[in-house]
Amino acid sequence: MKSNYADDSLTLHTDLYQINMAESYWADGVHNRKAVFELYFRKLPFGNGYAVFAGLERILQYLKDFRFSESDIAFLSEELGYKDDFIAYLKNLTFTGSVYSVKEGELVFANEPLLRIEAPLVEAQLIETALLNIVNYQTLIATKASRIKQIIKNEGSAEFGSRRAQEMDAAIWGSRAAIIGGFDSTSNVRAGKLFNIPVSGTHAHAMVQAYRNEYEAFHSYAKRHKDCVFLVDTYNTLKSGVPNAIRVAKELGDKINFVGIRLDSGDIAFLSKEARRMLDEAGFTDAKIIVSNDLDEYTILNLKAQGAKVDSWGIGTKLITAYDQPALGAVYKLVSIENEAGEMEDTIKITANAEKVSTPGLKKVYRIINRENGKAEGDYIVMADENPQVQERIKMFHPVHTFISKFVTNFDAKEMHVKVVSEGKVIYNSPSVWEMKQYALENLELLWDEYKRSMNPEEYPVDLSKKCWDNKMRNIEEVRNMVHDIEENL
Ligand SMILES: Nc1ncnc2c1ncn2[C@@H]1O[C@H](COP(=O)(O)OP(=O)(O)OP(=O)(O)O)[C@@H](O)[C@H]1O
Ligand SMILES: O=P(O)(O)OC[C@H]1O[C@H](OP(=O)(O)OP(=O)(O)O)[C@H](O)[C@@H]1O
Ligand SMILES: O=C(O)c1cccnc1
Repeated sequence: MKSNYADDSLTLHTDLYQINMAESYWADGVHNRKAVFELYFRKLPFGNGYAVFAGLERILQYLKDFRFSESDIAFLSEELGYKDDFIAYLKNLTFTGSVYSVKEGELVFANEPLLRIEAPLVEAQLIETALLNIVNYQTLIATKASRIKQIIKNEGSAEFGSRRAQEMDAAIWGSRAAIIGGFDSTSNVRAGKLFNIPVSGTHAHAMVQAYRNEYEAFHSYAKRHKDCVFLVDTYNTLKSGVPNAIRVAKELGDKINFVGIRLDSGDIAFLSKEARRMLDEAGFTDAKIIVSNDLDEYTILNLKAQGAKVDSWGIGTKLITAYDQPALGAVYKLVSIENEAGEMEDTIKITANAEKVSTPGLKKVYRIINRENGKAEGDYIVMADENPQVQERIKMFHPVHTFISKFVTNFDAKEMHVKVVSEGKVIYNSPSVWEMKQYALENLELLWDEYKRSMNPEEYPVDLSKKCWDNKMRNIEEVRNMVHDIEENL
């Protein structure tokens, strides 16, 4: 196989089976039937009570650029042997559908559509893999960041993960997702350049080792950098590192801004308390203590419980790799398809597990917000022609355990999706990443604390309207009858 094809498009960033299905649809002449797909996940990651949606901006760029480049076409034809007639069709294919999506920074939950794609079947099918790839990673990291930030609270937070990320794309899109999830800054300079997000950093042990003398290394750093954070644990934190940092800070006085010190090994609780005492005694009560070293939300919580004196946290590996749960598991399901007569018909995917049965039909999602206390009562999935806002009172019930129910009155129903692509044209301007972060923070205010705690949070309701639930049951019944008929004929 040749391997000198230009890497000049993302259109082949798909699974082979999507192209094979596309070929069958095209050969049978059903490729342009209208199809509706929904993208959603079935289980929240990390045992968290909510997720933070991220990935839309890259999806929009991908859809805008969606076409088979000359090298894509050459590869499909020369190496994979697709026939000329299908190849000729692919040459002119672009994305002409419409997309509805929640905004980046939106809080989202299991079993509700994050994106809805309304497009010719072939187009909606070909984009599945890329959309899932983007949303699954970015949403996972934004959620992990938000979860860690819930523990960090108002102390500083910096993303340090680039060296440990699963390759370069993950590093930069992960940095961006970390900011959306609530982090203050990233150490990745390219992410800063591409996404206009704050970059920050200290220095490494290598600098102290290179000078072979801690005092000289700190002094040298201070000569060229106004803001100084000295890494104090290369030799001996309390006997050498902290005293040398204090010495340089005293000597250079107003010539530098002595921001503080960083601890990167040893017993962080003990060392931070001792370092705090030493800095305070030397008069540097404003100097900050920054810590790093394989941190995650559990270690941070534990360090706080031990009374660690930390002002700012640098977090790499366990954030950028979503260490304790490396995949989100969002899926992309066909919910409605045009039939031969040109009418839309709902479709369903059945499994033995009730929670995994897809919900058919063109639907909308509303967040039901209690007007009295400003808190979210839950999310409410309705058929496209329903509008809960015109109802005085809605009954919200669990879609599987239907006896769990409540009536809600005096509410605002916020529609969760925005139309972002209209007949192939991107019509949505993404806000800045910083605005996405603010949006996520504001939305967290809508949630009761019970949904936000890191351990065993309450399950946030994601319910179906009666009409939506009835439609699902009707579809299940239809499939049952169909399977029964097939069995009878065997
Ligand atoms: N007081 C503490 N309580 C709980 N966990 C801590 C405490 N201090 C440090 N840790 C965490 O313990 C883990 C292991 O630290 P460890 O002692 O192996 O690192 P180290 O050997 O000091 O440093 P390194 O191996 O990076 O040079 C790290 O995740 C660190 O964040
Ligand atoms: O620990 P993380 O959360 O991944 O944060 C990033 C780590 O990267 C640097 O370490 P370095 O690459 O020098 O390795 P080491 O500290 O493990 O020796 C830094 O000192 C942090 O410890
Ligand atoms: O700036 C830092 O201190 C930093 C950056 C990346 C990884 N570890 C630390």
